[in-house]
Amino acid sequence: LPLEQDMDILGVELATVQSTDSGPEMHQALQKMQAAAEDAKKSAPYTLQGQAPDSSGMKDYRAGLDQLITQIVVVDKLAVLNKLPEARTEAKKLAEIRNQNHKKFR
Ligand code: HEM
Repeated sequence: LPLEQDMDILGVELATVQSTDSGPEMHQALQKMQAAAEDAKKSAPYTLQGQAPDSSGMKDYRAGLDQLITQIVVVDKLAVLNKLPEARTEAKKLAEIRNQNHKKFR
């Protein structure tokens, strides 16, 4: 998918993760987030257009998405255990990772 569509999915599903009272629903939203973040690694942001795929900028961009995926897995482990308060606390870091990377690449 185009990067904007992957980002839109991340936004919609993060809203579900933050608001749901259902462990299975949170898990499903996190799975969609993980797939969108993986797919986003195939794209290049406009701010890095023209840079080679192995440039330091592109490596940093993919590292940001890998950091997001690592945290998605952390939250998901709590969601499948139905530990929703703990999952919500860890989910705050997803928004922090978003903000840090938007400053760099958006
Ligand atoms: C939960 C995490 C994130 C959410 C909810 C999120 C959400 C969004 C949204 C809603 C947009 C606007 C899309 C549009 O124009 O329709 C956007 C744009 C963008 N995001 Fe994210 N984002 C997240 C994480 C990240 C990460 C980790 C990176 C980079 C490592 C990133 C890089 C970008 C870039 C580069 C754009 C501009 C689109 C472009 O250049 O083509 N985002 N994001």
